[in-house]
Amino acid sequence: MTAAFDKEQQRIDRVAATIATQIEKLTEETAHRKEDIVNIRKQFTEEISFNTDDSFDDYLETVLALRQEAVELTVSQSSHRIATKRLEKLKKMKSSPYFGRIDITEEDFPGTDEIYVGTSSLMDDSGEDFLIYDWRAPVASIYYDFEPGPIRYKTPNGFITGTLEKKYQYLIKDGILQSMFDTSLTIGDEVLQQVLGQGTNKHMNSIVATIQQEQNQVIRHDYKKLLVVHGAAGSGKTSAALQRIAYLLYKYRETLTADQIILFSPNAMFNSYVSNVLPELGEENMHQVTFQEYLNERLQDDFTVETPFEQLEYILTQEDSPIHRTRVASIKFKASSQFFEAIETYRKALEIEGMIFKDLTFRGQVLITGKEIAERFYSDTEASRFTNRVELLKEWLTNLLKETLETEMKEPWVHEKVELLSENSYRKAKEHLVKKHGLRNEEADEYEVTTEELARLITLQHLQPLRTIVDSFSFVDSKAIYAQLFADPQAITRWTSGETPAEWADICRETLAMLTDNHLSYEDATPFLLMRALIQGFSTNRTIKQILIDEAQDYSTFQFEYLKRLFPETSMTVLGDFNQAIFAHASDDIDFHGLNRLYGEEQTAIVNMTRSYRSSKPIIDFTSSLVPNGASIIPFDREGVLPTLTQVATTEELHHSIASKIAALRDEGYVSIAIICKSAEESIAADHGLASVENLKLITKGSQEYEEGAVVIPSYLAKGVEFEAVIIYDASAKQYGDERVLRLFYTACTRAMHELQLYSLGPVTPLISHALRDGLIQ
Ligand SMILES: Nc1ncnc2c1ncn2[C@@H]1O[C@H](COP(=O)(O)OP(=O)(O)OP(=O)(O)O)[C@@H](O)[C@H]1O
Repeated sequence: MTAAFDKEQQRIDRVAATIATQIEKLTEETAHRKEDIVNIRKQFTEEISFNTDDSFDDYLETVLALRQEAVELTVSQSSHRIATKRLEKLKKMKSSPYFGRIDITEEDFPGTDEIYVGTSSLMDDSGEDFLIYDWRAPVASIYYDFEPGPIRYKTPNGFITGTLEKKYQYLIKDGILQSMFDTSLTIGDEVLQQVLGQGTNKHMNSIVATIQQEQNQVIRHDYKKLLVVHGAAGSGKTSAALQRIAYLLYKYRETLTADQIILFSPNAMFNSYVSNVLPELGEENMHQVTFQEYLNERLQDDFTVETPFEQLEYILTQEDSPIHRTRVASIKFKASSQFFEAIETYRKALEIEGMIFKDLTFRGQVLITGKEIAERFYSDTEASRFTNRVELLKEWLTNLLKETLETEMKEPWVHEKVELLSENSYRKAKEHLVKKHGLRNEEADEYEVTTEELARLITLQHLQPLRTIVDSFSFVDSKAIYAQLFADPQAITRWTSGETPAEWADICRETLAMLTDNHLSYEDATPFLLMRALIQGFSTNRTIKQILIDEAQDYSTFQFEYLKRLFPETSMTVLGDFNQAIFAHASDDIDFHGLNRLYGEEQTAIVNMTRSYRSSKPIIDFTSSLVPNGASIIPFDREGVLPTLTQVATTEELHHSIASKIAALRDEGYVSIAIICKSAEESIAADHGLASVENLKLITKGSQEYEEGAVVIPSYLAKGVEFEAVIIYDASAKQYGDERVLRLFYTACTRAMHELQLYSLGPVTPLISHALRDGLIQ
């Protein structure tokens, strides 16, 4: 062992001792805090029950004391929370307190500072010096951004310049220094090699010790409304997104909390896959939702909404036919900016004519017809802006309901109900009125409910459903207004000058049929919502401050536009890879430049991540050969075996070969193995055929947990996740016949970390012909 190594171990021991002391102190402190909280709570309940019958002065005293205690309780609870959080962080740091060190000299300051970088800061016992700097501290950015030489970094007080003299990486386990590298060139390829060469466990890990420069740009970016990250498969987009959340939570710790951040993710299983990263970094998890969940929340009362996976499954499994082609054309057109503009123009046209309203009926009688509402709406088109007019209409209808209340409550049906009122209902009505009038004690006891009051209450109760309809704008017949877009195939020319698909008439017919059955295809869901919001106004969410959209290539223009309007105060981070755009609405674009329009170029930053880390070099060489722009993907130089191709003649042979392969991979020590199929339909067949394989799990669109071990999974559900070994169940020309499924095939192959095995039942897909020619697969 060298002297330097020894010295470092001694420092680790000293740091470990400091951590141990602080843990001891905090454990005591949290126990006291907890005791305080229990005591205050106890006192609270005792005082409430003890003093309420006393004199007014006593009463006032009690109220003041309670208020004081409530404040104390909040303070104690918050200190307890902070102390507990810090304690958890310290416990995590114990085994591996830091991972890096930079020796820097600052301009105009003598001497060199040794800055140790870890997942969280640590002060020495005097509380004056940092033993460890949090990786998110401004000075720690040097560790990720610079090689030895001149440096410049940003602090809240401006830029600091100086020199990075040395940079070290440490691998510390259970308080023992395993290895130490002087990384004068790039950030520790050695450490990264080790990390990437390992297996994967049930969850994604944080990459804090080995963040790469281009990833650091994404993590610390902080000045535009929209950050767009286009990165190759395995370039660390999801990892960077999660580290970014941790960074923002640190930088804005006074004003930003985890529940003000939403991560839009591709599916429920992915949520479970990434759920450990932030807690591992000592932060709470943000909200995680899929776009589908968002749609459902808003549409499920009116429609059954198709999921994106049902849409994809249909596209992937149906034979080529005119209906199939119409559907594809419909999906593409309804996701286009042309259709978006058509809807905006259509909404404008509704200012003059075309609004459809529902009849409002009360007790089987039409109170006002939709036609009459429309007449009212169009009676004064000059009055104000469109959404204000809808708002005014709502007020007008609310007044109409008030008038109805006054007349209806005098009707015989109401009086009949008053007379037949049960004792229980009378008691409830009285309780309600007593509360409403603010009566207490004797006054409350003596209160006599009048017949008129009862009649009013009963009528109000019957009018409640109508009031809900008016309050929620449900008197606007959004479904009929949306259907009107498709009622006459010729009409579209009024709203768009661009060309419509050749299949437009068929698209109109199919859409109307779906709407009549109260079904909403996935491609119609966001256009419908956007149209409805353009009419009724957006119910915006102002509490969310950051949204991050992973797998963003799968979102349409509509969806981005909709999210932007839904979260007007929010900054957006969008991460994606066009080579993995698997949905039928995906455009042929290969970058996100179209997104510049969302907030304007001024407010948009675009970062490209071209280095790929997930797979070994031979796998990346193979997968990059599949896509047109693959040459720009730079593999991390990690050795591995060539992908293999096995061609078989029968299904039995296919299952037999795959079963033996799984056994061999398990023998080699691989735990996470995926048999990736093109569709859910194919996955079911594969699962059936591989029934002899022990502990093989089938993943379906409902799967919530990222499963450990061997799984059979449809390609589109494998999005965003990774496996030590991947078996492509059937890479035949029959399944992956042409370019239309190239992105799906690419997504499936790029899930592999160490081994990629392709099987083909019959002739092999033409998509790998270049790779075969160039010897990138054997
Ligand atoms: N700097 C890094 N240090 C260590 N591991 C890294 C680093 N960057 C990426 N990785 C690893 O590479 C793998 C791929 O990362 P991630 O899933 O974030 O990539 P991605 O760009 O979101 O991939 P995809 O688009 O293919 O789903 C993960 O195992 C991640 O831990």
